[in-house]
Amino acid sequence: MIKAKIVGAGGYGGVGILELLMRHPEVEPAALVDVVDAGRPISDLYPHLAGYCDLEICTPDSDRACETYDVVFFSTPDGVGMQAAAGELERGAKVIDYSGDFRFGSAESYADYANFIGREPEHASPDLLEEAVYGVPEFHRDAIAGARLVGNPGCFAISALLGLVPAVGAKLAAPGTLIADGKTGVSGAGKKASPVFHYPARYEQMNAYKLGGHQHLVEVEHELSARAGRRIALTFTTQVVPVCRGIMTSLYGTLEEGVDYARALAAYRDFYADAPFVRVCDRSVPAGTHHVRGSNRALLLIDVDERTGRLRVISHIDNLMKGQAGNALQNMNLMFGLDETAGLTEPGRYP
Ligand SMILES: NC(=O)C1=CN([C@@H]2O[C@H](COP(=O)(O)OP(=O)(O)OC[C@H]3O[C@@H](n4cnc5c(N)ncnc54)[C@H](OP(=O)(O)O)[C@@H]3O)[C@@H](O)[C@H]2O)C=CC1
Ligand SMILES: CC(=O)N[C@@H](CCC(=O)OP(=O)(O)O)C(=O)O
Repeated sequence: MIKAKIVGAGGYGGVGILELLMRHPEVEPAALVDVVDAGRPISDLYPHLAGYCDLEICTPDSDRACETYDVVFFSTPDGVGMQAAAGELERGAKVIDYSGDFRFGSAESYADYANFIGREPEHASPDLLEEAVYGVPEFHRDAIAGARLVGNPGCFAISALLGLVPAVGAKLAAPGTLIADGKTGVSGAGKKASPVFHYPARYEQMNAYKLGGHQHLVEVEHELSARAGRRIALTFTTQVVPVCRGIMTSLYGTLEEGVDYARALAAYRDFYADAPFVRVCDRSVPAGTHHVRGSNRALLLIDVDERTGRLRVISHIDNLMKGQAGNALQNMNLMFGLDETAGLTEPGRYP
């Protein structure tokens, strides 16, 4: 059995990967690490786990946390994984970090990201940046399979990239015209309440935020530019809406000469022919975020607005699954040579 440690186990991404690993045929969730809730069974925090998993949470420096594990998930804020990943790798573990710490493959591009979001531009483990692989399996499957260290993507970022990369790669839309309009559920902010993320503030409220620059914009532009071999910039609007789980990102770009609906749809189907978690739908499918809730699937609705000559792609994911823990497990499966879909085959819950 693969022994797994989850750091940040008491948060949404931590409990998300725990729920998935409990159903995984080849993995044992062996250590749960967190700060404030150390000493309590995980089922105290999340009573739906009582009787299924009552493991006690331990502190990061406890004996249990310092044992050797085969895989370590860092479901922690920026800055935690970059301090601790080297030690885990030295002990022989493979590491998957959910934060922005390892999404950029060089000290220079990390510094661009850090400057953009107002963080210290120096990375705590710059030597690891070159070997870290950006964890979008649909684009980097082989590199992930050979990696010791993966930077799991941001939730908005993966939802936008799954829709935009084929548009640019197959020359469907002009790169200088791209727009991403993303709406997220409230769980995207994690478990901590704050004045703008408690019930009265969120009830029947929709608002745009971080218009000055969302952290995932850097990630999206970085990946698109690397693939195109030239700088690609886009307009990116992030909004939060009163649902719990889900991201819906509407993507637009001006059609390249000669591209019509049939060609666009065929190009997406072709691009994702071997991607088990991306479902390409024609524009008549009545898709929404309910159809991906609790599943690792991304559902892409492909459309062309013939009147204005624009490509329109609507990307739906569950922010806590394909946007976070589900995608992390997909990466883990690849890193250990397992079936990419192991532990991820459930269709989710409807409605
Ligand atoms: N929520 C989402 O939709 C997505 C989140 N992410 C990223 O995933 C990561 C986790 O997010 P999320 O689950 O939402 O956040 P949460 O706030 O729900 O959970 C984060 C957890 O990390 C713990 N933690 C903080 N610092 C440390 C530390 N030094 N050592 C051990 N544990 C620590 C916190 O513990 P304590 O309570 O004790 O402080 C908390 O339990 C973040 O990097 C986030 O940006 C990525 C994609 C989507
Ligand atoms: C609703 C909400 O606040 N969502 C978060 C989700 C992004 C996230 O978790 O980002 P990193 O993984 O890059 O830290 C946000 O927009 O910042």
